[in-house]
Amino acid sequence: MSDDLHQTSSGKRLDVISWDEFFMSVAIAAQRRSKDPNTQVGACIANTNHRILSVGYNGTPSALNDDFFPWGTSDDPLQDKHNYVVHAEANAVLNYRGSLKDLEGSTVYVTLFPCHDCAKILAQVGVGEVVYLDNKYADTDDGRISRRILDSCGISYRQVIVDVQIGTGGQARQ
Ligand SMILES: O=c1[nH]c(=O)n([C@H]2C[C@H](O)[C@@H](COP(=O)(O)O)O2)cc1CO
Ligand SMILES: [Zn+2]
Repeated sequence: MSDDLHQTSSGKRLDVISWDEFFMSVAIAAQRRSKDPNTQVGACIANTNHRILSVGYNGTPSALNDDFFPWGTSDDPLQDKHNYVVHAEANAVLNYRGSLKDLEGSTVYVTLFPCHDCAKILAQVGVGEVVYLDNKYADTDDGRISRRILDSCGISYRQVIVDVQIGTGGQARQ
């Protein structure tokens, strides 16, 4: 290896981003597609061969016109966004077009720690690991239930810190 920390003696570049940074960058890019004004979440599912299987973000079902559904919260369930949004992790699973068996043992990179509903979905498709950025709901009942589900199902989880700059955003309308 050369003295240069950035490449080997053969000229191969060494200062590439890690797999964690790569897959989480994809999740962060997906997150930026979310129309949710309060919390945007992105998810990227990768297998043990470092192949991306699927990507998702939190949004309404495709056939549901997101211009006409509420993006705020409300005491009226009909006016509360939570009742219309599909979560990022669920979308990543649902967007996969191959056999769900392929998701067994995969790693889900997600920008927010999964809620307990997503934890159940990830457990049921056999995900092996969750890698997350933020965990702002860790101290809620939902956070505790979610950890209990993941722990009970033998799904490991770890936090990563990733510093990436992706595009400028703000132009997309659909
Ligand atoms: O695991 C998750 N995945 C996910 O996509 N979400 C989405 C659902 C909502 O659109 C948003 C949460 O909104 P809020 O933080 O305002 O309650 O994040 C939320 C969680 C965790 O709560
Ligand atoms: Zn969820």
